[in-house]
Amino acid sequence: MNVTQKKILLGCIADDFTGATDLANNLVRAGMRVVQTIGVPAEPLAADVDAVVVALKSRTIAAAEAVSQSLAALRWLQEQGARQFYFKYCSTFDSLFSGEVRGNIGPVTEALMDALGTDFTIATPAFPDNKRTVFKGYLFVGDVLLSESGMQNHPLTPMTDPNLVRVMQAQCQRKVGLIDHAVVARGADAVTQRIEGLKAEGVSIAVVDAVSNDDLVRMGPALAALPLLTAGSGVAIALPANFGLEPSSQAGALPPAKGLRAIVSGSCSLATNGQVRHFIENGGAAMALDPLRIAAGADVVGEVLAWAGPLLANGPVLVYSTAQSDAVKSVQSRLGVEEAGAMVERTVAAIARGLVEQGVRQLVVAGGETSGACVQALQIAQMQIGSQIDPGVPWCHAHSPAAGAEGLHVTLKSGNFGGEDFFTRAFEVLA
Ligand SMILES: Nc1ncnc2c1ncn2[C@@H]1O[C@H](COP(=O)(O)OP(=O)(O)O)[C@@H](O)[C@H]1O
Ligand SMILES: O=C(O)[C@@H](O)C(=O)COP(=O)(O)O
Repeated sequence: MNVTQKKILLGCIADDFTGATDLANNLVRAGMRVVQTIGVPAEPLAADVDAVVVALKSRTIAAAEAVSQSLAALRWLQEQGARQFYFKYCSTFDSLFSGEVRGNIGPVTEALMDALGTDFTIATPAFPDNKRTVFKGYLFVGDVLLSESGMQNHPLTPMTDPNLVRVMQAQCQRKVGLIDHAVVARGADAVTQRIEGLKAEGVSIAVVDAVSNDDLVRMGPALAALPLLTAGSGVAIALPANFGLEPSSQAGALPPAKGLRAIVSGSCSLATNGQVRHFIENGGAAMALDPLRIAAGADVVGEVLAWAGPLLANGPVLVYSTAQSDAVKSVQSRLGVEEAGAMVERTVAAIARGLVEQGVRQLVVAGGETSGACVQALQIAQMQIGSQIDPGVPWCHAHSPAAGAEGLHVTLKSGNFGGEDFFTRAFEVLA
């Protein structure tokens, strides 16, 4: 049989699963038909789409492994005919960084540059819709610097330096520079000229300022010629236009939602703490997980599923390990940072799977690493992107052996994203 290979325009590699849906969401809203795969697919692409986002869980693994997974994703995307590539990382530039550990954003960027034979790329996590802005190379979250935003207390990737040129340079062999706001404000030609100037100075990677969507759209045409872009999801709003595509309301239709509803949360961000509090204060059924009991060998998964079973018919239940930073630090000092993280992720993922086996078909997962663990436990291979709940967070539809033939609706909420009432409003958006 002569099967015509479908070619994609944009090939994306995301370093975590919430980040992948965030990027897919922005591309869909800007007019691309997008599919998100979980890991690198074994087969060629079957769907006729404009972009594929390959979701990896590579943000906090060893750099050499993150590079190897990212290169495998690149090769697969090249085989699908992608004309341009996009490495998506967090809008808060999350990277493991301490002592010998240099963080994965730099090594992955440089490995992708080598593989693509390109001598220049950008780095900008700016995502103004979610109040992440970059000015003079400094990353702001809302009104404060990254290092004062709560991210300095992240359980796995504490971010204590808001200067992205410095953070990126510490992770890279190549020289890192800046395209500052004064240049971006003058438009795409000025950005292109500045890129040439930086190249002449031996700079290969430039952090780019952006404080508004207008900045991102303005710089868009200057990015068309770069084989590789590295960014948060914000830059994506300007890319479909480079391929002649316009925003469309077609993208985003999912099958009708049915079945029971649940929320699992392993994120310890300020935003998620607020969302958990709001859900409980408004009478939601919620159960907290105690990491020390899990470590002591208690059957926490069994207890939670027994508790949730009779409640699910009355509305969404919430299961959370979400805790304030002092509680997280105390657990980490007893169990170790990575060990505590991995153990809690495994437990939340087993609970998510158990809930789906109990009939949950609308599942909210809060936390990037947590989402990775849940999606893997549910053996989800691919996700279809639907409508947006809050900036950066769409509903998706996916197939999982645990959900039977009809599949399930799932949303992967980045720890930092979403309004206070996210856990209730998410289900209203789907209704
Ligand atoms: N109570 C807790 N104590 C220690 N670690 C925790 C606790 N709750 C969650 N974690 C771990 O913290 C990490 C949170 O990361 P993640 O899921 O990516 O959330 P976010 O999206 O907020 O970054 C995960 O590894 C999770 O297992
Ligand atoms: O860019 C972002 O902020 C998100 O898309 C993202 O990557 C989220 O990561 P987590 O905060 O770990 O969920």
